[in-house]
Amino acid sequence: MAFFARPQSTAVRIVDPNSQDELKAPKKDSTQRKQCRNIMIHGYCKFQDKGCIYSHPSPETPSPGPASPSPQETRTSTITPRALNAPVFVPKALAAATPPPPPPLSAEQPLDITPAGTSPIAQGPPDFQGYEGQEAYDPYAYPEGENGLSKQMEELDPHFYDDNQYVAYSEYDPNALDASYYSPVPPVYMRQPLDYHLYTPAPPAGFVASTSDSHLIAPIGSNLPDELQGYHTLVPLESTGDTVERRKLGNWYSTVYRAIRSSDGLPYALRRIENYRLMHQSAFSAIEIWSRIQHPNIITVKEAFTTRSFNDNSLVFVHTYHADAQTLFDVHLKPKPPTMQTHYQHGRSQHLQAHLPTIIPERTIWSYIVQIASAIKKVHDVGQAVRMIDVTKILVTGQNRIRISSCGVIDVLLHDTPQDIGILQQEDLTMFGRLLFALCCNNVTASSGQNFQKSLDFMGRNYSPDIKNVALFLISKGGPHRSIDQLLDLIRGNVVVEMEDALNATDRLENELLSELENARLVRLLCKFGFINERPEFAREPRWSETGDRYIIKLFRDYVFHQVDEHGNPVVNLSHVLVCLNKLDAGTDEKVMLVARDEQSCLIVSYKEIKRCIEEAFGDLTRASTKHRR
Ligand SMILES: Nc1ncnc2c1ncn2[C@@H]1O[C@H](COP(=O)(O)OP(=O)(O)OP(=O)(O)O)[C@@H](O)[C@H]1O
Repeated sequence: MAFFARPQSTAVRIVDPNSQDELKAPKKDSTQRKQCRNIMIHGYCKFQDKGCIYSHPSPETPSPGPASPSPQETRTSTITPRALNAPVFVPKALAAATPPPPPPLSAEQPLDITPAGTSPIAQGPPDFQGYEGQEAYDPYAYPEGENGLSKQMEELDPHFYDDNQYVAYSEYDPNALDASYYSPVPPVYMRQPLDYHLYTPAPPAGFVASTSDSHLIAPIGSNLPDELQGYHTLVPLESTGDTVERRKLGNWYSTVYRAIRSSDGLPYALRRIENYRLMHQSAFSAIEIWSRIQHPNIITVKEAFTTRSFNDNSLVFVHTYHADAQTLFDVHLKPKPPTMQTHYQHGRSQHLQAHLPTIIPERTIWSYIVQIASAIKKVHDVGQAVRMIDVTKILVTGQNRIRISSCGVIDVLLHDTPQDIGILQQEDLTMFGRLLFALCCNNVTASSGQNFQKSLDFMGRNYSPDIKNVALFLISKGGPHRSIDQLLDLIRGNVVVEMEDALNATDRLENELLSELENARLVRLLCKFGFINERPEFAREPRWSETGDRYIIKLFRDYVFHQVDEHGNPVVNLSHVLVCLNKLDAGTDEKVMLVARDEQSCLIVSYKEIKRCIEEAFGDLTRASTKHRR
């Protein structure tokens, strides 16, 4: 009980009953006179003719039963075993269909019931008169009734479990809740507990990146079409307007929008090429090839179409949307606005502080090289060329995760001027080299004539010779040996490092996910507690909450959440909660002592037993929640 201490514990007599004279006294001389407790509890004693030394009334003599316990019994244990034997809740309509209570606990898993402070673990078995000769106590071994149901079950007030009582509680309407959680087939649900896959919808066939920023608000007056070939809710992903300086893609202006596809409700990136008249439908053949190229460093091409919805002849390319993506230019090269610095040294003064460009760490550069090389390899292997390797067309979609965007666009735009694919692939490598210069030197024109030597010096000072060699290899004049495979040979040591890092990252993410799975389990358990504990419709019915399984669950809830320290202050200890809930979820054999709120009694039960109680009580509720549908 590391987390539990009652402030004024005088009311609780935590003593070994063996040491209590008044408890022992009757044992010495009254065993023959005392009524056998099995009679009081179960109505009969199966050891009556097998040596039980207590008195057994003749069949005509009515048993006093548990309703009139002696004052002494009330003090030491208000939770009588019979009270614990109260049946699990079974709604009337289900009573006939519900299987009888579960089989008795095995002898190794007894449910201990002990007066407060007399843990059998610490002090050996309690000395309860009337229990001698009895087998391991079994709280679920009800005397059988005529229909195979327990006698207590037959005694239940039929109105208490009236079917109609559920109608008023619309918040428990199973139709309004997650169907996977509230399976309409209770027996299956009972035997097959919740699986995580029920909660995580399968990803769509073609991977679509995060939809987390689904709250984009379309700018008012953007004058965009409401609907466009099955896409709606267009939002520009870049600044638009007359004052914005625009760059051309080839000879055309382009704008990227985020839009929702009506058929699947997912966001996509739409690149619109303005004022482009498509001459031949065959230009779209490249899109078919590109849509089959799936690679982690290439933004997938979905489709392309022409439209007049923008009041011009526009060509639109649809790509996978990556939330919060930024171009390499925006991340590394774009001059940052100066920030206001405050100096207090000579009075209070303020001045602007320019942001100096930061040098990209060598490890990041290598990661970029390996990722881009891998993408190029994929494209070249299928006989295509990327044709656009540029700091403004490579997106950073995660930590150091880059993807080449705009694939297929140039193929369509320049469809009428066919070029040798070998030359185009060589150009890919040259563009890759220029990109490397730009990233290392923080300058998009770093590889151009007048900057070239300065850039080489800069790279020599700030990076290892290997990076410089790779950059020089890429921008060198093409020859028969200059290919993506040769580049990969050149950088294979870094490819291995990149792969190790990627695997480590995967392991880390998996670990993170595992802890999220733990959280999911705990949330599910907490929800079950919420469903079971203190249900308002049973507020005036003590049998629901004050006896049997629900009572154990309620006391366990107190044990987990409502403990107080020695000063009576609430103990808010998340670790304790997590430890308890995890043990409960695992259903361990470890036992806990649950103390009644009046502190007059306690129960010692295993987590396994508590878990079973919760599952059964929750199962009763789920069965009850679906009975009107059947
Ligand atoms: N597939 C995509 N998913 C998410 N955002 C994207 C996607 N493609 C482009 N974007 C975003 O759209 C914006 C505009 O893209 P674009 O390729 O036009 O870059 P840019 O920097 O404007 O280049 P340019 O000036 O040459 O047009 C960028 O901020 C980019 O992050």
